[in-house]
Amino acid sequence: MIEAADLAKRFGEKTAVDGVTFTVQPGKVTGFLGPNGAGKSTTMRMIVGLDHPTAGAVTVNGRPYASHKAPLHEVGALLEARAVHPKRTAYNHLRAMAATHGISNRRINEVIDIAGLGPVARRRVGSFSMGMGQRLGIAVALLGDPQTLIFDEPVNGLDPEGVLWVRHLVRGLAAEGRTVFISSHLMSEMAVTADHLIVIGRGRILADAPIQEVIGGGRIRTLVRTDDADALAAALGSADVEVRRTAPGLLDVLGLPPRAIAETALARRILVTELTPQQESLEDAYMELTRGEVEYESQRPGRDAGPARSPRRAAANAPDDSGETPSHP
Ligand SMILES: Nc1ncnc2c1ncn2[C@@H]1O[C@H](COP(=O)(O)OP(=O)(O)OP(=O)(O)O)[C@@H](O)[C@H]1O
Repeated sequence: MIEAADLAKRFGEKTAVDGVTFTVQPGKVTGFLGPNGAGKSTTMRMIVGLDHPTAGAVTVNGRPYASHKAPLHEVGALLEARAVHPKRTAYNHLRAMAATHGISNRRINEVIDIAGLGPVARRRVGSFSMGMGQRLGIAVALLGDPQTLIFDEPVNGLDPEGVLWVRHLVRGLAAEGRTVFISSHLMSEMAVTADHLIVIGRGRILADAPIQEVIGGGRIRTLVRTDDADALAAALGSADVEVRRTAPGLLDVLGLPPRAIAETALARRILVTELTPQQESLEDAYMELTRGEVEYESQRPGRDAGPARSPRRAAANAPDDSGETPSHP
């Protein structure tokens, strides 16, 4: 289990992580999402003691990383910047890591097999492709058979077979009761890998919820095409129902099933020409959650520019970014 309490990190003027509190539970894959520069890597680095918090604290399996006597047996981490001697072979790199914890050659060979590194284990790491480097990083993380695993962008550079392998691997580790904390920018992959999501923007938590809650917000969504959008929007809108005008004659209704919308329209003799239940994707939900939280923003085609506040946003943690201008270091 990973527990962060008011965890913060500043680099000079820059606040990378702004007092986050969260728990990563065992037996689940917890996805860690957020735009570039949101603070994911810094948070993960603090968990394994590579960065020191400016304030707050974080523990792994009940203790700060540094106070574990045999950290490789407690937490395995794949982080973006790996220090691997390029002239070492993959096998020797693993052996050097294993030696610090008295880990057997048998275990080294096991993780080489798990990571699919058999054919290249005697090659120098300097000649590795990015994907092979990722596989080696994952092998290192698994070496001590730890209870907690942290993977920062593990599918970066992996081919489709490798992406699938990571998916099955992390699902398997969680099924064994381990704590798995994994960051990725690949929403489609996260959607099929994670059970729970923590979304971070500008160093603050935007959502911390089961993935189905983040995607669906527990609310049904229906697309409605009608000849009288104004009248229907007025009739449908309430405290529990959100109605958005997405285009002329088109309504996006959150919180009502198609039948209830049809009944309301019928009662008011409003012609409805289309009623389509919508399946929101993780990408849609993520874009909505992080709108306004993106530090390095490109134009988003087909999306209206107005500020949005998602009902799923973790209200207590939601930043008040009004008047805040994006900073570019
Ligand atoms: N060593 C450092 N010195 C100064 N600023 C830093 C340092 N490390 C990170 N930052 C800044 O802190 C912020 C958070 O960075 P971090 O790498 O944690 O984000 P991230 O969510 O992992 O981003 P990405 O998705 O691009 O990897 C960024 O603005 C980054 O420029």
